[in-house]
Amino acid sequence: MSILKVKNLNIVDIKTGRVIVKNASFSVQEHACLGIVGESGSGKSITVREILGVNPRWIQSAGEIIFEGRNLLDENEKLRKSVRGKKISMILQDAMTAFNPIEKIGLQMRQTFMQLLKASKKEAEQMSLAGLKKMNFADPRKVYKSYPHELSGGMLQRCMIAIALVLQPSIIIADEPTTALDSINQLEVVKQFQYLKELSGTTLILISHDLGVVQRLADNVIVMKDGEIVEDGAAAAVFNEPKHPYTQYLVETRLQLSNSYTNSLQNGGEQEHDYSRAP
Ligand SMILES: Nc1ncnc2c1ncn2[C@@H]1O[C@H](COP(=O)(O)OP(=O)(O)OP(=O)(O)O)[C@@H](O)[C@H]1O
Repeated sequence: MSILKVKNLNIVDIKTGRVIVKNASFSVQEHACLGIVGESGSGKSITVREILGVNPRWIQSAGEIIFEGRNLLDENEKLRKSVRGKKISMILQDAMTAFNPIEKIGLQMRQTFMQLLKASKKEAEQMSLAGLKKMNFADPRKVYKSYPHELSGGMLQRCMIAIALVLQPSIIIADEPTTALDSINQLEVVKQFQYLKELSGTTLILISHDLGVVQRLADNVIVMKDGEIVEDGAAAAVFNEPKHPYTQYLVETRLQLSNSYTNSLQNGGEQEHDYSRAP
């Protein structure tokens, strides 16, 4: 069953008149992961930002984004704000900028749960610690009491996934969640996403230039090029029998590269990962 439907979405920069996304249509299946791949600048991020309603004012769109029976594009900011975070959450590429550098992680997690879930301070603390524990931190309380700069990029990314795990939104959008990480942390974050999918049956929209990551997580895939969806289908079909020449090119060049790299890491590097690095 589809949980979100995008129909004939056109996104225009009204300052320049440029059409950035052209007639994009796709649907997101409940409890599944939709991977969005494509070259840089093809319109992946701007599309998911339009779903959340966080593009700047000069970015205008036409078409439909149907969620819970409503076309979000017709709704006012109040309604869209009530969807953001609680029903559709976004995990960003750079976890460091997502957290306030001068506040401890625990305080920021707590505030999120107090605001979005109307939890008490005590409840919010328990939720935070439970979320961190599920993200495989050796010492969740120590992470809770840390400032962002005291944690690695991978750990911060796992804190963001922990927040999503607690909020249990209907959809989590992850925009290049592994790009800023080193390879060991990338593998760890992918594993946490797998866990999130299996544990809570979350619906995931995953943007990644790393086809290996998409292959591991996605059930369905759309391929974007120059603002258009050039291919759309089950992940196995898209990766094994790519139809569009651009997808064939992506699979030939990027997937093999990504997989041989990941395999070499899994065979050699994974045991080097030391959880005692958790503060
Ligand atoms: N706020 C904005 N104002 C004007 N143009 C924008 C804005 N954000 C993105 N664009 C333009 O829209 C196009 C698509 O950008 P988008 O960020 O969606 O690409 P992408 O496919 O996510 O690429 P990447 O993999 O590099 O993140 C680009 O040409 C970009 O310059």
